[in-house]
Amino acid sequence: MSTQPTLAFIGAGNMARAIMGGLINNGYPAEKIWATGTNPEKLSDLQQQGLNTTTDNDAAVAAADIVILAVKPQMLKVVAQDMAAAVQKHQPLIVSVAAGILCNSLDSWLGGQLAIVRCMPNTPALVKLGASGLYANAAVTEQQRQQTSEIMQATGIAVWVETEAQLDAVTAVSGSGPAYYFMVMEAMVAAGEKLGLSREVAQQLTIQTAQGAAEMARQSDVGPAELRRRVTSPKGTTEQAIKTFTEQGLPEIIAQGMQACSDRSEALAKELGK
Ligand SMILES: NC(=O)C1=CN([C@@H]2O[C@H](COP(=O)(O)OP(=O)(O)OC[C@H]3O[C@@H](n4cnc5c(N)ncnc54)[C@H](O)[C@@H]3O)[C@@H](O)[C@H]2O)C=CC1
Ligand SMILES: O=C(O)[C@@H]1CCC=N1
Repeated sequence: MSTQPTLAFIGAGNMARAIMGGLINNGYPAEKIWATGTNPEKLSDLQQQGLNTTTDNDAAVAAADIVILAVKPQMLKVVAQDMAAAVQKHQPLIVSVAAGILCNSLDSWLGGQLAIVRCMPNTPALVKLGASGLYANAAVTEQQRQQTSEIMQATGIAVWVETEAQLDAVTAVSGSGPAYYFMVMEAMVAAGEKLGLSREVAQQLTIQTAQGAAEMARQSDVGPAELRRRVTSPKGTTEQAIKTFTEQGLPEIIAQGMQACSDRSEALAKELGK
């Protein structure tokens, strides 16, 4: 990374910890990271790793070039309004990972006229396999875009979207996406057990198969549909599984789930954005 700005994570929960862990694993200096929370005991492991920790969000804002808002969307208004004076004084770049909450709402809660990037990351950031969608408001400079890209790319891939509404779709694909794959894994392990394997063996095989399929899809010059075809021998075993999945409407079920996810992202903005 060309420059290493000081980062302040407001809220050190699951998502912030995945990003911080990914950054640290990638060599980001721990002393350039601040993490805040309401309970000092829950921050002690981070402090032991050399990060700066505090329960005072304003103190973290004062130290930071980039403030990453990582509290629940339902908490964001109160947390933002509480730190507005410190943000206006120090003018850091604001990066929000909160689902749904629009730049305009956040800007007004934080006192206005701020450079804000909305980021929709995902938890595989922890193992450098994260996928983040990014959207910048008009006040964000080219240099700030570059800085944000570099930070999120240290945890995986990062892509910019052109409209804020597209972040609802990013949430449906990659933000929430790990949960879909975990659910498929859960179901495969359970079905493997039912078919006579031990839980341990079913889990080992399921996880390795998920990783193998993902890695093949990544390295291949053909798409997932062709890769699937190559596993599916005519009159063979896979064909029967695929036929059953198709007859039972698996593609439609996935599309419906993702539509519901995107709708919820849009609804959060209306519910919590005022
Ligand atoms: N978990 C995920 O996979 C993803 C989460 N997100 C977004 O990340 C944000 C955080 O989600 P999670 O990490 O899952 O939630 P979480 O509940 O694990 O983390 C939120 C943290 O904020 C802390 N907090 C609450 N009030 C605070 C305050 N006043 N000052 C400082 N910290 C405070 C809580 O103690 C908690 O540790 C949400 O807005 C969510 O939409 C985005 C993408 C993926
Ligand atoms: O479930 C949620 O609301 C968050 C946002 C994307 C993934 N987790």
